[in-house]
Amino acid sequence: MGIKSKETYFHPSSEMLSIWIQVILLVTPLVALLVLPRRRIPRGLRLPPGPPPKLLVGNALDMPKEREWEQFGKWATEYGDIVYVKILTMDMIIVNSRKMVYELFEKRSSIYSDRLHLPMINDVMGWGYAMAFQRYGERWRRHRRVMHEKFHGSAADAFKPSQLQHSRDLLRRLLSTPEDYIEHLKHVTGAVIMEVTYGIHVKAENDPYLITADRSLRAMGEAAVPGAFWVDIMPWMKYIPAWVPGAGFKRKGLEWAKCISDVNELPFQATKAAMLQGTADGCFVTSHLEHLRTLKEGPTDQEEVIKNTAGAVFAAGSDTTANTMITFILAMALFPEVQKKAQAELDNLLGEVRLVEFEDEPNLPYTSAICKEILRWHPLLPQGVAHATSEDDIVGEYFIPKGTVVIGNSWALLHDEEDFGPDTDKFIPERFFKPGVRDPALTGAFGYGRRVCPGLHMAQKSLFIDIASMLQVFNMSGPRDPTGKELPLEYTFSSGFFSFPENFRCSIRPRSQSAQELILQSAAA
Ligand code: HEM
Repeated sequence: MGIKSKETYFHPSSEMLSIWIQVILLVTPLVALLVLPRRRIPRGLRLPPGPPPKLLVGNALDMPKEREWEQFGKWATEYGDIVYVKILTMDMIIVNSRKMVYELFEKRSSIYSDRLHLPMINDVMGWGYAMAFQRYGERWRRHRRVMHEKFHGSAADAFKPSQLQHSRDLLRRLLSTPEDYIEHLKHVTGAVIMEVTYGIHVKAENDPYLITADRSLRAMGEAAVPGAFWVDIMPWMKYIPAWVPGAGFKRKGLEWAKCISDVNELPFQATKAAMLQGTADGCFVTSHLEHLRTLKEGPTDQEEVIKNTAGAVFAAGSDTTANTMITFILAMALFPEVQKKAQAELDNLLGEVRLVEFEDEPNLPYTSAICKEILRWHPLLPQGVAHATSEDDIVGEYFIPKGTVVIGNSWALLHDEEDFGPDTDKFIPERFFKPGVRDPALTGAFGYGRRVCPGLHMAQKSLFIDIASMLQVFNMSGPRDPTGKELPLEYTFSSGFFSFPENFRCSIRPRSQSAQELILQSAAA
C-alpha cells in the first residue's frame, strides 16, 4: 500500500465525496427538470426560435467553445433577430439586429439592464465590488453615478496630459524593445489608469499594482464566459469546501480572490495614506474623497462606493485598451496600404517636425477613421458583456422570461453591410467617409443601453493618441528574420470574453532616422 497524501490523510472520505459530487453533477439537471416548477408561457406566446434543445442539457452541447461569433452568426441567419438557447436550466437569447438591440436595450432598458449573478465571479472570486458584475438597481446606479461624474465626454479631457505622456513613453519603449510590444502596451495603459484613478505613478518595470491587476484580469477572462464553471449553473456548489476532491474550481477561485481583493484595496489605501500626509496627486479618488468630506450628510457607505468604482475602473480600463491596440498592430501588418495612407496624412500635416498631439485629430480624418475601423473590424468583445432581464417580457409573439441572459451580438451588428457598406470582413477605413455610416462606438463596440461602457470617452482618446503616434513613427509588419526579410504572418484570435490576436509576432521599426530622433527627443520634452 502506498503512502497516503496529506490531503487524503485528513479527509479519509474524500474519494467517496468525489464520487458523490460527480453523481450530483450528473443528476442535478434531471432533478431540476422534474422538481423545478415548469415555466408557464402565457397563452398565444412562445419562446423565440433557436436550435432544437436536447433532453436535460438543452443546448449546452451546441454552444461553441471557440469563435462563438461564427456559430451565433449561423444561428442568426437561420432563426432571425432573436435566437433562444437553453443551457441546462439557463435561458439565453442572442439579439442579432440593430433594430432589435435598440428595441430591447434602449427602449426597454429598465428590463434589459440587469446582470446574471455569477456565483464563481461574484461569490467565489470576490469580483462583486466591480460595477460590471453588479445587479441592476440602486447599488449599481450609485457606482455608475460616481464614475460618470469624472468620465463623461468633456470630463475625460482631463486625462489627456497623462495619456499623451504615456503614449510618448510607449514610443520609446517600442523603439528600444519592439518584441515586447504586448508588455509595453499593458504597462502604459495601466500607468494611465493608475495615475488618473489613484494619482499613483507606477514603477517603470515590474510594478506590483500592474502585476496584481494583470493576474486578476486573466482570471476574469477565464471565468466571465457564461457557463465556464458549473457553479454558475448550480450555485449551491459554491458551498462545497475547497478541500473536497473535484472542487478544483473553488481552490482556483480562492487563489484568485486574494489578487482581486488587492486590486480594490491596495491602491485605494495608498492614496488615502498619501492624502493624510498631504502628498497625494489630484485624481478620481482624491477628488471624490475631498468632496465627500465637505458633505454634512451623506450615505455612510459612500467611501466604499468610491473605492469600488475606482477598483472597477482599474479592472475594466487597462487590458481593454491594450488588447484593442494589439488588434490595431495586426490590422496594420495585414493591410499595409491602409498604413501607408495614414502615414501620408500624418506626414502631410506634421512633416517630421513634431509628434502628433490631441489637437491634430480634426485634421487627421483618415487616422480617425482607422480608430473607428479597429472597433468595428474585430471588436474586442464580439458578444458584448451579457445583460439579463429583470422581469418577464413580451416581444411580438415571443415570451422572454425574467432572468434570461441577453447577449447583444456585437459582431453581427458591426459586420452588417447595410450599416457599414460592402466587405465588412475587410479593413477599409474609407467606409466612414460615406454619409450615414454608423459609428461603431454607438453600435455595440462599447456595449448597450444603460450598461454601455462608461469608459468609452477615455478609451477612444487613448486609442487615437496611441494609434496616431505609432503610425507617425513606426512601420508595422509581419515578423522579419535577422536579415530584415519579412516572414509569414501567423496569428489566431482568442475566443471567450475578450477576442484579440494571440501569439502574434510582428515587426515594429522606426520609419526613418528623423522618426527615431523625434521619439528620443520626446523624453526631454
Ligand atoms: C477599447 C477599450 C474598451 C472597450 C472595447 C470596452 C468595452 C466595454 C463593453 C462592451 C462593456 C459592456 C457594456 C454592456 O454591458 O453592454 C464595457 C463595460 C464597462 N467598461 Fe469598458 N471598454 C473599454 C475601455 C474601458 C475603460 C478605459 C474603462 C474605464 C476607464 C472602462 C470601464 C468599463 C466599466 C466600469 C464597465 C461596466 C459598466 C456597467 O456594467 O455598468 N472600459 N466596456
